[in-house]
Order: sequence, then structure tokens, then C-alpha cells
Amino acid sequence: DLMSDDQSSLPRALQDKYVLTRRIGTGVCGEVRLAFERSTCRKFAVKIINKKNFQSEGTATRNAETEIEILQRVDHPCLIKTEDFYQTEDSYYIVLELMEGGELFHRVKSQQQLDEGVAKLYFYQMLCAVQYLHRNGIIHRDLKPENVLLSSSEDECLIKVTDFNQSRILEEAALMRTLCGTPSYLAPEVFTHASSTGYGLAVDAWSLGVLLFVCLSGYAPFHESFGERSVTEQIIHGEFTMVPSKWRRVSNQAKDVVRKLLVVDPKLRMTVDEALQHPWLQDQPMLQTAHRLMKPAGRGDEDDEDDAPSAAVSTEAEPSSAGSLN
Ligand SMILES: Cc1n[nH]c(N)c1-c1cccs1
Repeated sequence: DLMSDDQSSLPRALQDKYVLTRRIGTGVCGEVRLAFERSTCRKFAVKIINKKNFQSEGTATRNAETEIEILQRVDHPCLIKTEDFYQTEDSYYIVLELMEGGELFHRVKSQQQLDEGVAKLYFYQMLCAVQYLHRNGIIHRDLKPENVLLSSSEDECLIKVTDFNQSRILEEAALMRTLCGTPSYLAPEVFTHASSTGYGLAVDAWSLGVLLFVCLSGYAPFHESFGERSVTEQIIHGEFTMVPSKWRRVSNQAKDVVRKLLVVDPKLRMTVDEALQHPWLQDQPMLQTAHRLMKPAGRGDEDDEDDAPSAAVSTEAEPSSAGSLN
């Protein structure tokens, strides 16, 4: 574990500023560890991306640097914030906000399925986060319950979207430069590509549909255990089943949102903006709660900052008042 010699493999600058402790998550690209900032004892999550985990050096560098470049650019209450970034020859170390509630994936799994009101509160925040990305020309491309983190163990909590390593910044600038020049030599697809870029955003709307389906029902809409068709076949044909026992208590409006997002043709699929206008989300009490959670934390908790954290700071990810985020 990192408390022994492993710490020596960390960048010196990272070690000087943070103490890395236990693993709180693992992903395809590496692991996530709980870290304490030495000067403040504030808790963070350090994502360690092993460059060798990517199939080819080129992809690794491009993916991870794209991710880091994007992470540092985004600023929204429902998008994970990057605190710091370090790298060694074989790894990237990204210091991220700690979300004490862990992954949405585990919350849904432990509760079988979420109460509709809770699913609506989380889904609204996801829509706001993705709308922000889309307005900034960013496609997430890998939205799934593992990439949605919860700020606490409370049902009523802030959520944050993370894991941008599949994101791609639409090269609007490059495309604009191309279109400003004389068009006579440009191939047709350069123009139609612009519209296919538009479709690119729709991939996130589809994934949000799958996310909402899972939150409301507790199971995935496209799964190898359903019928003889492969998952890919089920997806390509937009073939999903709402098992009555799981969907009985779910409102028709919630089902309508799912059905309008899980549309195969990206041109006909509901967009994130349209989803935000859907009647199911015109729910004042939910919106009030969401906006309260999404507002920057007031100074109201400064007394927590006065609590000198005990020397033996708990290594549990569960919040100790002094360790809780601002
Ligand atoms: C990033 C991050 N910030 N706070 C938590 N719990 C994470 C995790 C991501 C993946 C596993 S844990």
C-alpha cells in the first residue's frame, strides 16, 4: 500500500503537498485514492492513470491530455473539479474533488432502484452538467453510473459528472477556419461533417436515457440476458423492455422522457435542452432543492474550518465535519 515504499513512486511535488492513502475506486485507466492536503487536511481524490494501460502510446497521451485539458477548462457545480495535475514517466496524477457519496452505480445497486423523486433530482443535475458541456462544445461520450458521483450518503445530494477521458472537444475553431477560406476546393463532407458534429452531441442524450432507465428501474435497458439478440443488436434497433414489476410505480411522464431519449435516429432523439423543458422536470420543489444544492457553498459552515482536525485524521471517506468539503 502507499503508506510504505510505494509513496516513493509518486512525484515529489505531489508527495510534498498531499498524503495519499487508501484506494477508493478503480477504473479501466487506473485507480483512485483518498488523499489529504498536508497544509489544510482537506480531502481529495487522486486519480492515477497508468500510461501503459492504453493500447498505444499515442492514444494514451492524446486521451489523457485531452482529459486534463478539458478538466481544467470546465467550471460547473455538477462537473468534477480538477485541483492539481502531476505526471511521471509512466503515470498521470489528477487531484480531483472528493465526492463522499461515491459512485451513483453503487447507490442504485444498493437500493435496487431509486425513488422517482430522487432519480429526478439526480437526472436534472446530470442534464445541467451535460448542457454546460454541450454549450462549450464538449461531448462526454462515456456517461454511465460509474461516472456520476454523489456528494454524500443522503438521498438529497449534489451529483457531479466525471471521467472525461472519452470526451472530444469539437474542433469548432479548426472547422470555422476551414470554412472561412475559399470553399470551392472543399469536399462536400466538410460541410455535412458540421451537421454530423451536431449529431455527436446526441450520443450523450442517448446515454442519459440509459442512465435514467437504470436509476428508475435498477436494471439496464440493453443487456445480453434479454432475448437472443446481442446487446449491440438491441441497441441498434432501440429494443428495450420495461419489465412491469420494475416500472409499475414509475410515472408515465418519467417513462416518456426515457422513451424520447432512447430513440435510434439521432436527428429524432430528444436533445438535452428539450429534456430540460420536459413536463416531468417542471417540478418546482425538485428545482428548488437542485438549485440550493448547486449553489456555491455559503460561508455558513466556517465554524467547521475552525475545528482543528484531530492528529489521527480518519482515513474513512465518510465525512468528518472538519474534513467535509466547503
Ligand atoms: C474522482 C472521485 N472523487 N470522489 C470520488 N469518490 C471519486 C471516485 C471516482 C471513481 C471512484 S472514486
